[in-house]
Amino acid sequence: MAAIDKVRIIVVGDSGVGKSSLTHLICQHQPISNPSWTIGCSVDVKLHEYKEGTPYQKTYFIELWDIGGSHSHRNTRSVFYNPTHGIILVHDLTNRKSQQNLQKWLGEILNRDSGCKSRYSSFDDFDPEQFVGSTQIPILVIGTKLDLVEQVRCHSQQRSSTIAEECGADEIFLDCQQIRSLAAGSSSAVKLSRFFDKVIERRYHSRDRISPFSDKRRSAVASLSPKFYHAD
Ligand SMILES: Nc1nc2c(ncn2[C@@H]2O[C@H](COP(=O)(O)OP(=O)(O)OP(=O)(O)O)[C@@H](O)[C@H]2O)c(=O)[nH]1
Ligand SMILES: [Mg+2]
Repeated sequence: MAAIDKVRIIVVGDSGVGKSSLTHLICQHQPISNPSWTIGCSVDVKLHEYKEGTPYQKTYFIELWDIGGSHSHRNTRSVFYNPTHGIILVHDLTNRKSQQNLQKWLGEILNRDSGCKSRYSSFDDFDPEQFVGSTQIPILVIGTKLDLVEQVRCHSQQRSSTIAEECGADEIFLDCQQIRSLAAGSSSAVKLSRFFDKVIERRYHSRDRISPFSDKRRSAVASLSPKFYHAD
């Protein structure tokens, strides 16, 4: 049997926003009751049917790399960012700061191969459009804890600019504790599936396929941390 190709998607956002809950819901199709803090990174896998229902349909592995959001790990977690074929940015709808911080997360990923010595001393003036333009990595934004927020839709429509708009990314709002949040055929499930298709498309089918590194960067990182470097 032919080996199944895979893509690696990193799931990032502040500690406590619900990344592990979301990852579990996506991969295990059920809520997790008492997630513990993620130390380092946890990897979950799901099978995805690329372009399902078309002649191009093909099965791929989606690896979701759920990165612990604790501030104290910010200098070491860049080892998990290579390679990155897609990014899920997660924020908590009850915590506006967690949405603002997504900009810092993108900045951290962009600087993934410069380790703790960031090119930017602050990511406050970091431009998400610049990130998308320079990396071409597909992004999905997910707002969690919808069950705890009233009138979130009205609220979000009032915002003139969200990180999703700046990145040209789709956005999903959901309750990670409900299976029905990602029920087959729901708009959230369709957006998620479309995002996975886009990541696979960029990685395997596009003429300007994502090269997560230039060759120079690739060898630099490999020599820095061979233990953590995953070539694929
Ligand atoms: N009510 C509600 N609670 C949620 C939701 N998503 C996550 N939670 C809760 O939020 C808390 C933190 O969730 P986690 O999934 O552990 O958060 P995390 O982003 O993985 O946190 P770190 O591993 O520390 O980075 C847990 O108590 C979850 O049960 C949601 O959609 N609604
Ligand atoms: Mg976690």
